[in-house]
Amino acid sequence: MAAVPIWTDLLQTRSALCLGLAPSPKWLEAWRMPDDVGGARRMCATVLEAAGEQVAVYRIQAPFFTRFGTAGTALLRDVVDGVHERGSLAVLDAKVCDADDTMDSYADLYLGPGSVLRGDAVTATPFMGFGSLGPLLRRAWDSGTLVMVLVRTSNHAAGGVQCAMTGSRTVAQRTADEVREWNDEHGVAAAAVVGAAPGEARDLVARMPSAVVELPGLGRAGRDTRDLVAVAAGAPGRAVLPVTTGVLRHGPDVAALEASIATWRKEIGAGVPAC
Ligand SMILES: O=c1ccn([C@@H]2O[C@H](COP(=O)(O)O)[C@@H](O)[C@H]2O)c(=O)[nH]1
Repeated sequence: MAAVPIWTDLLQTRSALCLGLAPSPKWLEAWRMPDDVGGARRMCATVLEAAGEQVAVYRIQAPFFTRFGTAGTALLRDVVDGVHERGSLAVLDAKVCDADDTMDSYADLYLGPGSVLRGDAVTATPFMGFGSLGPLLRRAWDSGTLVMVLVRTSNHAAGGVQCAMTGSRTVAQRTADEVREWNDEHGVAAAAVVGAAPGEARDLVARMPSAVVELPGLGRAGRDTRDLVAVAAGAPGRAVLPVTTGVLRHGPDVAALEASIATWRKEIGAGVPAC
């Protein structure tokens, strides 16, 4: 079973770089823009202008938009449209978690051309059990979109849960195996977030041979770009490398942002070739 072609095509032609759109209070203040919908709109327009058609995927931090209520939700939809106008894909980072028909409602909001926000992927946490993701995964399959399952996350508190043993596997390994099983049995709709040290990340990525894998950490203190690129090389044509801080700190100057995006693309190697 191969990774989803539209993702592979874009990741190969534009590079694995995934740009974070995060109009948080912190970033709006740093950019000297008001912490309101107008400021968030200007910040996103500036990033999209700088990126042009260089970027394959955007990771859009949904809560930084929805915190503004209905106007923020409308802005989020406009930003997804702007991403699509540049031929790019939009991951809505909302980290949803629930079961049964509540998951269908998340799909109505986030996933695919018929949804409110028209995302190409949504992040989801499997904490209610992998099976609880079933309705969302089925809707992703039906709409040609992806559910990015949090297999392993990079935040400090994560290890206590995700590295706990369940039989002979860690919870993260078991979740990775469940991602593979779902894709093998139903078709590729499960993707994964893998925020781990290189050795663990390599193992988890290898357990999910058909999944698009988001590998966070680029541009963070203490993370070596070469390590991330090496892990991405184990997932040719399906690795996504998000960067937020590493680009936004150059804003709001468009030329500086553009230069930063170009530098990151060069550093990660423009596109990891598929088999
Ligand atoms: O394992 C994960 C998964 C997602 N995140 C998110 O990333 C941003 C920070 O992005 P940078 O590119 O590192 O600046 C953070 O707000 C999370 O929402 C993560 O940190 N770890």
